[in-house]
Amino acid sequence: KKSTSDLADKLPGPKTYPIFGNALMFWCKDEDIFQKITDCIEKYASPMRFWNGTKLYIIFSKANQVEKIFASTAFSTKDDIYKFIKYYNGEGLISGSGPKWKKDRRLMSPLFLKRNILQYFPVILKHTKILVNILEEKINLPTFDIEFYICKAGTDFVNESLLGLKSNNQGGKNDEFLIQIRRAYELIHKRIIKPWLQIDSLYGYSYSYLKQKEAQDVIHGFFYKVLIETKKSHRHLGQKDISFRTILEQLLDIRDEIADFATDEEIIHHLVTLYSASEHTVTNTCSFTLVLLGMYPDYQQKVAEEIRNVVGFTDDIQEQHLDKLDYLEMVIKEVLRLFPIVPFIVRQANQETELDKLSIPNVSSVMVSIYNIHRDPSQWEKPNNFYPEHFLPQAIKNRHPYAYVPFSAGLRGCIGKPFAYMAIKILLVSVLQKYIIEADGNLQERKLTADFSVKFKDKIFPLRIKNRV
Ligand code: HEM
Repeated sequence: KKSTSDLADKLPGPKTYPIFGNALMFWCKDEDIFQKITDCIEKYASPMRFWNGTKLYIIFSKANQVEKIFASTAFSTKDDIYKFIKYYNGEGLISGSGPKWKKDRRLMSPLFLKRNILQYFPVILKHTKILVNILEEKINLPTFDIEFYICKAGTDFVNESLLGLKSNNQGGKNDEFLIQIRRAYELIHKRIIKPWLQIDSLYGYSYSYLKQKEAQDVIHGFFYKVLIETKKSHRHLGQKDISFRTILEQLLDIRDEIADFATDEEIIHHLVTLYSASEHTVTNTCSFTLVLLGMYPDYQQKVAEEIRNVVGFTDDIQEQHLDKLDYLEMVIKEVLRLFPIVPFIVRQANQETELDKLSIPNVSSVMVSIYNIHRDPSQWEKPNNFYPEHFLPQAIKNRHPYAYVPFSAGLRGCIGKPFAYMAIKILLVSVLQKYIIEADGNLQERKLTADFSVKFKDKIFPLRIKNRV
């Protein structure tokens, strides 16, 4: 399309080759791709252009340029690239767009308000306490990968809050489902970054395609079974006084009221979406936070002092403590600044639109690099350091409102933020009440990668624990 390439010609970017565009940059080990992209974005002025094969991305990495992308309906359509997520998530809230997304988002948002998700507090606490007990066997031993343990606790509390399922992954019953959901993330990521895997007619003959089918069958089969069981026991409207209602039961409640809300298949797509959006995000954030607190004991000491004052070291954390853990919240925010679980988001312009004095043609792909915005030296005092003081009230006031967007923002912003903060705080407080964390090295030594979400390059979160009290 002429207007698209005219626009590209006006923008800075790396040298372009026929057919491949700039995608030859990805001709390297998969784990190096993330670093290459983020370095490239840092090198060129924002907005820049990037041709992934014949597909053009206009990439923004400055806070003052992105407001319209978050706030305007012209950019509320997810890019085509999300179609690889749709094999699993269908038209669920993350990958869906258009009138169905709009309606579903309106109907489902109340489910994730703080007053509704507080009912899951005891469920999260229960599984976190199991985690804390299991970790006892690691006291004073060499380093181990904390993510392995947190992931099991996370999947158990997500299964119970979302589905009412008592999965007991922490008890060792690690099932095929967990393996397949991880595989699904990897397969989606591979297709997104490799243009040659995006050609359906070729992909259909590949080994990855077989693996994708297998993952799809296991994942959908898992949720289908739970849905059938829940439908049998689902108590219909008029029983709103029931004190505990899973998200799935509440989705069925919506369907009781609004018949065309979702078919069984669409409910399954919502569940896959909510499951993957909540489980690995909370697990990653908690794992990063514990490793960083292990690397930087002075900050850990401050967090521990706050926990001692607000909750104490022996009593369980309670609902009323959640809003009083100011310093812990600064630490979590700083972790999500350095390691935004979702480093890039991509939208498709659904009409020709003016953006930062550029005329963006209809159907262009516009990408926001949350990762680069979060490390912009003009906005952050110590962009590449772990420095929770970035979130002191005075520092926040001096920054652009879009300098910090780990949950995206605006129309397509995350609806799970209150659930995420609640779960992360319960887990971190419970672990830190009982254990002192130690981790080797420093932030600069640990390179990053992204496979669907940001990770340390070696994909492990090693630390040691000692008794705190
Ligand atoms: C630290 C934790 C989390 C982070 C950093 C995070 C981040 C994000 C980001 C960046 C997006 C936008 C994605 C995009 O535009 O492609 C998003 C969307 C979304 N998140 Fe989260 N999220 C977190 C936890 C959760 C949880 C716990 C839930 C559910 C309980 C959740 C549910 C969703 C949903 C449904 C959307 C799609 C919203 C829409 O487009 O209408 N997230 N999240």
